[in-house]
Amino acid sequence: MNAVTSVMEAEGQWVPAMPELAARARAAARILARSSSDVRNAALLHAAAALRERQDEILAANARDLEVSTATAAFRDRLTLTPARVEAMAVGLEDVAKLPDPVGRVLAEWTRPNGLRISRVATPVGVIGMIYESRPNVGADAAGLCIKSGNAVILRGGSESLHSARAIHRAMAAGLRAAGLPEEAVQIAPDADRRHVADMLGAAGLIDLIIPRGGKSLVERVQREARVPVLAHAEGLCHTYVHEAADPDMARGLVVNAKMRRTGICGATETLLIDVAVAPALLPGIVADLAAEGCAFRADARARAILPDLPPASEADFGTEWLDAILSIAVVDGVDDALAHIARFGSAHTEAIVTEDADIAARFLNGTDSAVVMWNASTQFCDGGEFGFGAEIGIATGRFHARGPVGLEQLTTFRYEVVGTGQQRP
Ligand SMILES: NC(=O)C1=CN([C@@H]2O[C@H](COP(=O)(O)OP(=O)(O)OC[C@H]3O[C@@H](n4cnc5c(N)ncnc54)[C@H](OP(=O)(O)O)[C@@H]3O)[C@@H](O)[C@H]2O)C=CC1
Ligand SMILES: N[C@@H](CCC(=O)OP(=O)(O)O)C(=O)O
Repeated sequence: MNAVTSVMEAEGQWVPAMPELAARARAAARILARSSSDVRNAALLHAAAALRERQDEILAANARDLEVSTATAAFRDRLTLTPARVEAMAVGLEDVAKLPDPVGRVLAEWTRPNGLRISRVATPVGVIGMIYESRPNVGADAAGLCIKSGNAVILRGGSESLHSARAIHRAMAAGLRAAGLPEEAVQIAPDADRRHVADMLGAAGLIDLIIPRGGKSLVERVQREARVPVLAHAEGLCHTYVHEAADPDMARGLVVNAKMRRTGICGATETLLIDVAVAPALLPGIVADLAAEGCAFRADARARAILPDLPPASEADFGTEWLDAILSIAVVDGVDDALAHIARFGSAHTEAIVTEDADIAARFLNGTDSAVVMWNASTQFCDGGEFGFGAEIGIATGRFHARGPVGLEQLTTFRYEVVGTGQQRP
């Protein structure tokens, strides 16, 4: 048990075990799945109001987390809540409420020669187990998306955000209650003990889908232990490739934005690939712009031949997700070389090409096996909100059943509805 594990007991609250918690979530999920769109939207609007009403409580809880947090400045930034960030969470819930109901959508329908009418209809997944980092707003976003899509959710945020996560959870539960829905539809792991992660991974039959959102250690454990289907949201080792036919000004602007807009998010570019034909002309300007914003570099030999002051990159650097103001740089021999580098070092998250050549762009888009590929756009656009999803659970980096930003539609599965007129199979 770590220092925060016993907080809930210390606060005099009973700590249910994960199987019991999941069983309650399952019962709540059944009610949620049958509830109307209006009722689920009402829960979101009530939860938004509760977040605003409880702003002081949430900020005080966050201050407790920050008091004991020993993490880096970037980590603390993600952990920190402000009045503006609480307001953004509330607005996020209201935005999700405005979106069309993903449940009950007819995804396809057809009639068989024997007259059977078959339709594929979107349904909630059931109970979702969400393991995420110490970024408290993720709890509100994930809970909001799950409520709207008719799913119950068990939240397990990072240990350093425990108090914040609980305060946000209380607001979400208040929203559900006010709408007449069971508050057990949104649950939170009882404490920060990692045994609850193990319990969630083994909860076959109780939890329908695990969404791990985090780094290598989490993903490795999930891959080892999960007995429940997984929708992995793993690291983002994203690349921006400047092709020889890139517009120079666009390339400069995009690389700086892709690296520096927010260095700590998974959609930030970690490696710049630049064509040998334009590197001597473009690299000095790009590096100067980035350095002016405080970026450091790890460059391969060919980049250092152009800019000898750049620190050398090791092989391991190209496999490192910096999540910081550091950029790896490699000079490449055209699009196929860039694709080979990405295939070797990438994490199947997001890659971008900057070029005015449509054929090369098509070759890059088709040749990259990542969840999101972009042409003349910043990798920082890999985000549910930016995709028009209202909010996001995160960026799915696996192959099934969703890839890229995960919003409402990706939180549904489907069933087939078959309507006959008494047909019997011969
Ligand atoms: N694809 C996406 O949507 C996103 C990906 N990320 C990625 O996440 C990483 C950064 O996040 P970071 O804060 O480091 O997240 P971590 O991976 O350290 O933590 C995320 C969650 O996983 C838990 N966890 C981590 N390791 C284990 C383990 N071995 N067993 C059980 N639980 C574990 C943490 O709990 P505890 O607090 O106990 O450590 C926390 O709840 C980056 O790689 C980033 O790209 C981040 C956001 C979105
Ligand atoms: N997709 C989101 C960020 C996702 C992400 O990486 O989150 P985090 O690592 O918690 O900052 C965005 O673009 O703002």
